[in-house]
Amino acid sequence: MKILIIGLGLIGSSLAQAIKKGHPNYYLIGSDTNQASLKYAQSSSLVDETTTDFTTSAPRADVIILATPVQVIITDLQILAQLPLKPQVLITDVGSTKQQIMQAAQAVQKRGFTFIGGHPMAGSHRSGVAAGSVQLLENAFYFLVPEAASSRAVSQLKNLLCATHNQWLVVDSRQHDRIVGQISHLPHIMAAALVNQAQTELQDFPLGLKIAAGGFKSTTRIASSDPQMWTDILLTNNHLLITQLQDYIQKLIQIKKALQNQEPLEIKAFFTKARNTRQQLTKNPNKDFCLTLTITDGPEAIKNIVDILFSANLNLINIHISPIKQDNTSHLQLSFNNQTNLSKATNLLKAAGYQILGSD
Ligand SMILES: NC(=O)C1=CN([C@@H]2O[C@H](COP(=O)(O)OP(=O)(O)OC[C@H]3O[C@@H](n4cnc5c(N)ncnc54)[C@H](O)[C@@H]3O)[C@@H](O)[C@H]2O)C=CC1
Ligand SMILES: O=C(O)C(=O)Cc1ccc(O)cc1
Repeated sequence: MKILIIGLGLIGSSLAQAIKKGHPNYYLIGSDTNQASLKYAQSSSLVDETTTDFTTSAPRADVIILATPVQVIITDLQILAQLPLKPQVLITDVGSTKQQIMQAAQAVQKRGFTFIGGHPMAGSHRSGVAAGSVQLLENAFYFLVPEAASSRAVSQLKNLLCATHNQWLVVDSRQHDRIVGQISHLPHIMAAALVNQAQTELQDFPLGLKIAAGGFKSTTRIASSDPQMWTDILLTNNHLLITQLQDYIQKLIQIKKALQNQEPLEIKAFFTKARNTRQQLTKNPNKDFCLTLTITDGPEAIKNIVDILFSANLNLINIHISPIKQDNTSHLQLSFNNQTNLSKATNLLKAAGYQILGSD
């Protein structure tokens, strides 16, 4: 089986690793315009072959995965529609918006080729081939927009990515764009707006944003995302986003009025409603189960913890280290896939003398 991945960045290289893990014998071809990324992919054995021109490799592929920025995916679908592809080829993508991509996919569908829209709800603010990992996509929700594709083709795609243990969500393209507009695209706009506004507001103060505590940093982490990628995403989901942005602005106006009128009940209700909703999010059985502990920086800080978990056969599904503080300590967040593993890990780490700050 030959798999062509166009775009070997964060998501493309993560998919390459997941496919290799689930199907070590599949032959992977990586296509990218960035020579350095191709060199990295080949030397790290992420793929078996690289090319800067996918048009020569696409006719040999059984599966084609489009993992470039959204506008490039749209253009490449037009190009693929002109190529002599295998009749049974399965084409899919990972773009963050789906309506315009499904529209562009009609060109390949008209030629009789199968296209399934895809979107892993996992990733990060980082970009590029070196940032990818198989863990990035593990246990994530993964949208599928099959439209005209057969259930056999859908099963083929799920099997291809079996090593990710994704939770598949089949939706139509409008549903998809409305959901991710609200929970992914709007937050990226808000994070960038907050950073820009804070930077202007505090520009007369030398330390400025550097003083910010965890709240500002975690709220704005995604403001470090790639600007070109997010320009493509916003422009291909503009209609739904404008409505969601207007609703959000209304919420801001509401809290501004409550401040102007000095209405403590209104302000408290605003925060209480949000807290209740936010707390439900971590109680979701599909979410990971996290604990946070304090570590003291040192070459063995992480290794000691991983050794404890390894000896109890406890599988970590995510790990996050906060920046090291002046006292040489930092917070480490560990995620597990169920409550039992979380409880076992909490007890083991407590017994080993670690200070557990919280677990949920
Ligand atoms: N970053 C994230 O967390 C997520 C991103 N996505 C979507 O996945 C897609 C890829 O995003 P990332 O991997 O994060 O971006 P990335 O910037 O890490 O990778 C994109 C890759 O595409 C290559 N590329 C750009 N133009 C090209 C062209 N014309 N031909 C061939 N290669 C080209 C770049 O050199 C780069 O290697 C985007 O459509 C994005 O919306 C989906 C889920 C999560
Ligand atoms: O870094 C994060 O938290 C993200 O939100 C990553 C992300 C970026 C784009 C997507 O389409 C899906 C997920």
